[in-house]
Amino acid sequence: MQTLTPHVYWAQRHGEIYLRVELSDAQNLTIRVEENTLTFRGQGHGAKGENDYEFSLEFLKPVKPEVSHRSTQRQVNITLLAVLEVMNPAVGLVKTGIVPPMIQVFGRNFILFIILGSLDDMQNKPVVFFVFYLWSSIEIVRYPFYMLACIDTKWKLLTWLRYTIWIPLYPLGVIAEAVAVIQSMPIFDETKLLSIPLPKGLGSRLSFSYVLHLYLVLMFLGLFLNFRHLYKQRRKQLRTKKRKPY
Ligand SMILES: CCCCCCCCCCCCC/C=C/C(=O)SCCNC(=O)CCNC(=O)[C@H](O)C(C)(C)COP(=O)(O)OP(=O)(O)OC[C@H]1O[C@@H](n2cnc3c(N)ncnc32)[C@H](O)[C@@H]1OP(=O)(O)O
Repeated sequence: MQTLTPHVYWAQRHGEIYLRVELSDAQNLTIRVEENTLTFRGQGHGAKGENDYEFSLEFLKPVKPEVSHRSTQRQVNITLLAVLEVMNPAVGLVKTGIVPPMIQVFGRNFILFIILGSLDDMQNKPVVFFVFYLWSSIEIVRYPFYMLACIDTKWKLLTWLRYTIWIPLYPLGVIAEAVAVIQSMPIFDETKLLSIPLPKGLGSRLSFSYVLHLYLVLMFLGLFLNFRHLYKQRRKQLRTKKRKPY
């Protein structure tokens, strides 16, 4: 196994230094502090997948070598909570359809858990950055818009942005997701991960990449349905009221 450096986050209080080492399922940890140097060694899942990771840090002055460390479990991504976006219209909490949020939540979780979550080799591909960047960009506008809606307030610029920036972002998001799906196909073929057992006479297993071909078609159908929905919402929300003629 290669030895790599993990991402390390620093925080400091009057008498303590906190380091967060981004390594999940960490094992065989060795953490030493000698004079003004801290060394860390361990195995786990970091930015470059499952590997040995190590680093050393030199402090400006000697520190008291009282190390306490805590390992936390792998974080369940907050994206799962977006299921609430389907529940809200289902129980009548918000006035909108169930299908558009369902398409969005299903689409994002499919990419997150099936394509990126199950294939370590996908996680350091540049396309992952674009997928997350595009998903997050719209939410920077959407959630403040909803928060204001909860207190019956509308800011013109925010409303305009909420109902306009999806026009470039949504197709770009779906293209980025499609690239991720296409890039994952040879990996699924090679690893046979999630392959489907076939009845005797039809071969042994069907590669999951065939499911992904079908998913690509569904993605563009999903894009069309949500694009149409957002277009209608845009017309409704940005409609300028015509003045009555005298
Ligand atoms: C047959 C199809 C099979 C499909 C198979 C799956 C394939 C999947 C493919 C799809 C892949 C897409 C994956 C996603 C990609 C991306 O996200 S790319 C990045 C860019 N994305 C976007 O721009 C889209 C962002 N998302 C949305 O806009 C929504 O999620 C939406 C569901 C598409 C539309 O939202 P909706 O709620 O229906 O409309 P709004 O106009 O926003 O809201 C309506 C009213 O409801 C109020 N409201 C909604 N939510 C809340 C809330 N949480 N809190 C308070 N209020 C809320 C909102 O204020 C509106 O109220 P009114 O103003 O009174 O009308």
